[in-house]
Parts: sequence; C-alpha cells; structure tokens
Amino acid sequence: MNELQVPGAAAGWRQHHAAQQPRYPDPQALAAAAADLRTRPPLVFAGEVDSLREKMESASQGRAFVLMGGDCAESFHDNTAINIRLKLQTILQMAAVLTYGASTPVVKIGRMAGQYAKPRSSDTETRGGVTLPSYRGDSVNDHAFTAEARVPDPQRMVDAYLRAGTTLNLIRSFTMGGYADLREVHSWNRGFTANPAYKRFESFAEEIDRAMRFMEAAGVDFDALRQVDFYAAHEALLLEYEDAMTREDSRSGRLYDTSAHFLWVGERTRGADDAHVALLAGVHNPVGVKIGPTTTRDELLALVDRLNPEGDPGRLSLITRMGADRIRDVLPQLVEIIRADGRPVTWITDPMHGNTITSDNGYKTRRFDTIMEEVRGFFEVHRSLGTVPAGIHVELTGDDVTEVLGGGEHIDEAGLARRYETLVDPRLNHQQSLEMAFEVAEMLRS
Ligand SMILES: O=C[C@H](O)[C@H](O)COP(=O)(O)O
Ligand SMILES: C=C(OP(=O)(O)O)C(=O)O
Ligand SMILES: [Mn+2]
Repeated sequence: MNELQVPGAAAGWRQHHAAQQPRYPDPQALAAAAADLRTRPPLVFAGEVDSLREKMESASQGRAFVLMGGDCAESFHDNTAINIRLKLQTILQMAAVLTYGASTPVVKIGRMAGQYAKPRSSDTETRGGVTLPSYRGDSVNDHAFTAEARVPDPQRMVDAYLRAGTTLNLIRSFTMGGYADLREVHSWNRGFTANPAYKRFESFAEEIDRAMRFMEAAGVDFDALRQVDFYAAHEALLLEYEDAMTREDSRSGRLYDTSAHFLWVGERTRGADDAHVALLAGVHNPVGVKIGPTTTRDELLALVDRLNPEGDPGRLSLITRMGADRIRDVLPQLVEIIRADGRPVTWITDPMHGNTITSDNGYKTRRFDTIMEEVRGFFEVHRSLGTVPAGIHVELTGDDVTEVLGGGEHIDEAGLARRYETLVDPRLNHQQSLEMAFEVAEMLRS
C-alpha cells in the first residue's frame, strides 16, 4: 500500500458534474493542499477494507447486522479523547445489545474519523439580516457566523486528515487494548437498565446476564473477546480530499479510497452520471448510497450499474431514508426492483434524515418515536418481502446532549435549549442511543 501513489487516481470523476463542492478563492492553495495530502500515509489498509466488504456481504445475507453511527458532522473542536471515547463506548454498548438480539455478529462502523464535510440544502445562511455562505463542515470552513470564517480554506482538508488519523489511532488503541471487553460493556449496559426510566429493558438485560453466565460456565475465553474490529466511514463529499486519499494497493493493483473503510454518497449527490458516483465507482471499498423517497426505478438501476455492475456481494449498500410516514409505501417497490435485478445489495435504514423537523422554538430536531417508527417500517417491509434488513445508520453522540425530542428522558421543546450542541443535524444522545439499541434488538429477535 502506498508505494505507488496515483495522482488523481480515480480521476474519471473530473469529467462529471460535481454538486455541493466548496468554491475555493485560491486554486493554487487547493492544488497545494491536495498535493500535500497525496504524500501522506493512507489512513486505512486495503486488507481491512476487504475484510469489511466480506462482513457487509454477511450482513446482506442475515449472517451479521450492521451498526453505523456517529455525529452528523464531526468537529475539530470536539476531536478530544473524551468525546471519541464516549462515542465509541456508546456504539460498543449498542453493539452488545444488538448482538444478543440478532444472534449474529454486529459489524461496528463509526461515522467517525473523517465525517467532516457536509452537503447543505442552501448555499447561504441568513441570520438577523446578514447572509453568509453556509457552513459545509470543518474540512471546508468554520462554523462561526462571520464572513471570514465561512470562506472555504483548502488547508482544512489537511487538518481533517490529521484529526481523522488521531481519531483512528485512539479507536484502534481502545478496541485492541481491552476497552471493548464484553464483560465491561455489559456492565455499562446494566447501569443503563438500572435507571427506572428504562425499566422495560430490564428483563432483556437479565437475559443477556444469563447468557454471559452461561458462556462463562461453559468456559468461553472472555479474554479472547477483548479485541474487536471497528471500522470508519464518512460521506465521500469533498472530491479533492477523497481523490487525494485514493491509492493503489501494491498487492492487488486495485484502487482504494484510504480515507476510510466505508464511504457513502449522500442523497443530494447521488446522480448516477455525477462525479461522486464516478469517484466511488473507481475504488474497491464497500460503498453506500443514501436513497430518499423520490428515488426512481431508473435511478436505482443506474446506481447499481455504476457502483456494482458485476453484482459482487458486500460491495453496495443502499441506505434508505424515506421518512416514517412514507417508508411502508415507498420502500417495497424499490426492494422489488432490486430483487428482480438480482444483483445483491445490503439494505440499511437511516431513520434520521427523512424525519427532520423544526420545533416551535426554532430548533432543527427529530422525534425519537418517529425515528423508531421508521426503523419499525424498515423491518416490516423487509420481513414481508422476505428480504434482509441488514443494519441501521444513525446520528448519535456519547454525550448527554438534548437535540432529539422524546425518549425515556422525555426531552421536550423547552428541553432542547439545555444542551443543543450539534453543528448540523440533531443526534441521539447516549441514553437515546441505548434505548434505540434495546428496541431494535427486540425487533431483531422477533
Ligand atoms: O446531514 C445531512 C445534511 O447535511 C443536512 O441534513 C443538511 O442540512 P440543511 O438542510 O440544514 O442544509
Ligand atoms: C447528509 C446526510 O444524509 P443524506 O444524504 O441522507 O441527506 C448525512 O448522512 O449526514
Ligand atoms: Mn445529517
């Protein structure tokens, strides 16, 4: 890996329309930042990427379940040990519960270590009569509402790379060094269910307890379970960044986007003839596409043609974000189209992005119950069609923020003001994330 660096490796994308890209004032500064990135070591190794691809294949067949979660937008400011640890802890706790519910391994993937670029609905933001360019993620510009902060700075791509590297390093240290010990993770979950607000999950947690005691009695080597695989994913939005991180694997000669194990294309940039799809078509990573309720048959099949023409299992995930009120109407047709086509996909639900609302007091938020309703619809549709609901993709944080309404803590509109910290979309907090995991585990079991 990395001996042979290919400038503009999957460069075919440059001939295609590129949506949602920053307009850098200084093209030379952009070229310099991209050139700098090309000399930097890859963040992930192709062998790890291949192993994730195999796991995505297992998930597509019901032999594993995917849990993908993390911030809507990671920030440089929150690139701290405590923040990374709490997010990892939350995902590990969710994974333990889901593993029990699914009776299969859970593929753990963080929207972490690179989720720094954001597509926006509007190019500008207006506050108090002042209009400025929108915030597009810390790898592009600064969130502060000043003209200077909002100018895209290509050097931020290098900063994002360095922070992604330190995040991955800490994740690897934790997950290889014993922090993911199943006994420990289970004891954290016991702490969660001890809270009267989550009493309804107590008997489920007791079942897991019994299973743990059985494993112990049967002589399972828990020490051998102290290390877990944890993968990194982000939206492949910033084309210059992803291009600069694309390298040829010296073993196979294949191209990999080495900025993360898994990359996805968002709902706003998923045009089959557009640059983002062209970029991901050129790399061997497992990839995803977000699809919303307006997705047509032709769009869907064109995406499969571009991203998985040979129908390789594990290569392509379709991440559906339909909205709780539409999923039962819209998803069945799309599943049928894919089934008739025959090329396999891994179906994942994103129950967040189709369910965003503005509260009366002006916060961009989501309701916990609506989010869960979309997950329920996702399971119902796949179960009724005999296809596999292979995973969930959620926006979450390990912190005690108040961004999503409802859940066991009954966060209400006034409560949103208490700790609303997200830079873009509202995230489940630690407790809401666990609550979701227990509910999804029950769906998986039934
Ligand atoms: O995370 C997804 C999108 O970037 C986000 O929902 C866009 O938000 P906006 O509609 O506020 O631009
Ligand atoms: C931009 C996102 O989602 P979507 O493309 O589905 O709107 C996201 O996952 O943050
Ligand atoms: Mn988001």
